Amino acid sequence: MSIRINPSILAADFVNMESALHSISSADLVHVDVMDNHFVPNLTFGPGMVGRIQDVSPIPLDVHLMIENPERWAPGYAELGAFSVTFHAESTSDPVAVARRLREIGSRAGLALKPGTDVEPYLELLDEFDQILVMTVEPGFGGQKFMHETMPKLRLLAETATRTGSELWLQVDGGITEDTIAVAAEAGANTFVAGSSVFASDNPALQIDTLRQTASRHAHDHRANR
Ligand SMILES: O=C(CO)[C@@H](O)[C@H](O)COP(=O)(O)O
Repeated sequence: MSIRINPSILAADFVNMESALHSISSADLVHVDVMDNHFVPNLTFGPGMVGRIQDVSPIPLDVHLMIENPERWAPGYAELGAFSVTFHAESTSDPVAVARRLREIGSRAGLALKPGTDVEPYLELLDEFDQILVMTVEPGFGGQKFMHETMPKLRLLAETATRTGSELWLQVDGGITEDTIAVAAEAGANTFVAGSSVFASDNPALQIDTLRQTASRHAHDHRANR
């Protein structure tokens, strides 16, 4: 089974973004949090900054849109060349249309679920997405505590993906540390977003390696197709 570690640059020094990006070049993807101060009570940056990150990053971009109206804005991030663009289920009435547009442009399409959002309505639609992001904190801020109560949702997704032979990536985001990555890997996650635990470390590359090894030890072999 492939394990992916995606550091979140929300925890990086925004003024030294290029060197922060180079410090995580051994990761799989760089997780880029776009917040609009409407969908979440915090503000980061928009397409201009993400375009510059795309220009200088040694690894591809995993864009996470915590914004309203993804119909309007999400395609632009795919057009910038993002490897994956994830938008929130709670922010649109037609997630399938947004995902189809992203795939048409050439990005992987991701659907994110807040901790309180049920996954059941989306289980029939999993083929429309390349990844599902199970938020393990309330979206908006880094440095929060991992919510263990989100694990049943992840387990249900992992069981469904295994049963249907789906190649869906299952991503978790929020409070991922050496301890919680083991819990999420055991529940079926294969893609891990980590902000503070990577960027607060003196040696981000070593921390990425430690997280990867810990997740690999706890991942389930029967999910080898993902
Ligand atoms: O999307 C978000 C927060 O909304 C995350 O990507 C955080 O940036 C994760 O940070 P840590 O919890 O790992 O510090």
